[in-house]
Order: sequence, then structure tokens, then C-alpha cells
Amino acid sequence: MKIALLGYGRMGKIIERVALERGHEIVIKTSEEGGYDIQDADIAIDFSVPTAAFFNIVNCFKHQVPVVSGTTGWLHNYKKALKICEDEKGAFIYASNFSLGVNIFFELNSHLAKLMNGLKQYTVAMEEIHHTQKLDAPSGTAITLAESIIEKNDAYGNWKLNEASIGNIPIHAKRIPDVPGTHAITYNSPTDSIKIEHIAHNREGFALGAVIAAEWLLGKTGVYTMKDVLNIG
Ligand SMILES: NC(=O)C1=CN([C@@H]2O[C@H](COP(=O)(O)OP(=O)(O)OC[C@H]3O[C@@H](n4cnc5c(N)ncnc54)[C@H](O)[C@@H]3O)[C@@H](O)[C@H]2O)C=CC1
Ligand SMILES: O=C(O)C1=N[C@H](C(=O)O)C[C@H](O)C1
Repeated sequence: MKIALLGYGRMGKIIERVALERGHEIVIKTSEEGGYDIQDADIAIDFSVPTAAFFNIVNCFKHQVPVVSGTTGWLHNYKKALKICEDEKGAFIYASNFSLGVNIFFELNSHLAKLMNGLKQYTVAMEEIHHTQKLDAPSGTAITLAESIIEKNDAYGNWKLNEASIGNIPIHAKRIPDVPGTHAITYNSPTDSIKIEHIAHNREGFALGAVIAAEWLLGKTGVYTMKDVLNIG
């Protein structure tokens, strides 16, 4: 595949290496808006910044170039992007986390939330830890995890950053140098705690998942998720 890398930062550089190892070609790599012809690529992979992702993605839809995006912090525009994708007959996969491990963890979280539904002695709390360069908080992964708990557990209707209050899942976001991404969910009762945790040791899993998603999306139209790609859940 001829790949456009929209965003050539920490993730873009690892995705480039993984894509080359898997026999693909990088025809565009950019860290700014415009200045390239997206139609030179078979597919685009966007790991940019919250303020750029929507433009990058919609530009791909408008030129019928399938696009995989892992950029977080732009999801207030997600529904608008889906509408444009549909109108332009584009192809799109967004995931807050492309690693196989986290996608298994998503399933575990959802199952646990269902088990805990109605057990009023337990309250849930989430912690996410990332490197100090991260622009958004909470992480996109933490938001996905919280949304899944809200869907399965009647005690919760929303999440709140660094704040515990009735009906809201508190998400504590910590920034520590060099941490690639850690997510933990704890259910606490007066007598015990149940905790599940995912720890990324590096960024390789995110990058491999994004390239696998791009390989899977090529030749399709429509909107998909990592559940479709990995065939889990
Ligand atoms: N979904 C997932 O599995 C993962 C998602 N991420 C997310 O991916 C994004 C990128 O993460 P990193 O590579 O660590 O950040 P980074 O800051 O190292 O790289 C982002 C790059 O985008 C560039 N950029 C700025 N404006 C741009 C534009 N208009 N078009 C294209 N590029 C532009 C920046 O100059 C920078 O080089 C973040 O939103 C992060 O949360 C990160 C890891 C995994
Ligand atoms: O910015 C990061 O680094 C990461 N961002 C994603 C997120 O916001 O969930 C995924 C991963 O945790 C790393």
C-alpha cells in the first residue's frame, strides 16, 4: 500500500517503521496542514494533533482516500465526520487505542461493568497515566472505557476529570515523563477492591494495530471499528 502519514511525530515515526517492515511504501509524511496531494496515497494514517485531525480526515473523505485515525481529543466533531464520510462514500476507522491488548481490555472492562451493575456497595474509579507531552486529558482510551461502563452500569451517567461525585465516574489523569500509556479501573467496596489494569510497555502495539487496520480497510467503504478489524467482542 502507498501510505500517507498525517502526523509524523512519536507515533508517525514508529508507524513508518512498522509499515515498511510489512512491505508498504510511505508516499507522504507531514506534520502540517496541506502542502501535499492526498490522492498520491492508497490510504492515510492520521496520528496528528486534536486541532488538525478533523481537517485531515475530511480531506481524505473528499478525495475518496480511506483513512485510519488514532488522534484523540477531537471527538466533539466525530458525528460530523461520520456524516461527511457517508455523504462522500469514504472509508474510516477511528480508535482511541489500536493495540490488541487494549482492545481485549475494552472487552474485559465491558464484561466487568455488566457484572458490577446493581452492586451498590462498589464505586468505580479510573486512573490513566501518560507522558508529559500529551496534549489531552483524560486520554481517549479512558473516555472509551468510561463510556462503556456508563452503557453497562446504571449507577453512572457521566465521567468527570479528577473529580468524584455521585453518578459520575472519576477519571484521574496523571502525567509522568516517558510513560507510554497505563489505564486502571478499580471497583472499591468497604470490604475489598477489584482492579483491572493495562500497561503499555512501549508504542509498538499502537503502531502495529494502526497498520493492520489500514491493511484491513483498503478497498472498503463505510465506517468501522477495531472490533471489526480484530473480530472480537
Ligand atoms: N489511538 C491510539 O492507539 C493512539 C493514539 N495516540 C494519539 O495520537 C496523537 C499523536 O500522538 P503522538 O505521535 O504521540 O504526538 P506527537 O506530538 O509526537 O505527534 C503529532 C504530530 O502531528 C503534527 N501536526 C501538527 N499539525 C498537523 C497537521 N495539521 N497535520 C498533520 N500533522 C500535524 C505535530 O507537529 C507532531 O509532529 C495524539 O492525539 C495521541 O493521543 C497516541 C498513541 C496511540
Ligand atoms: O497520547 C498518547 O501517547 C496516547 N494516546 C491515546 C489515548 O489518548 O488514549 C492512546 C494511548 O494511551 C497513548
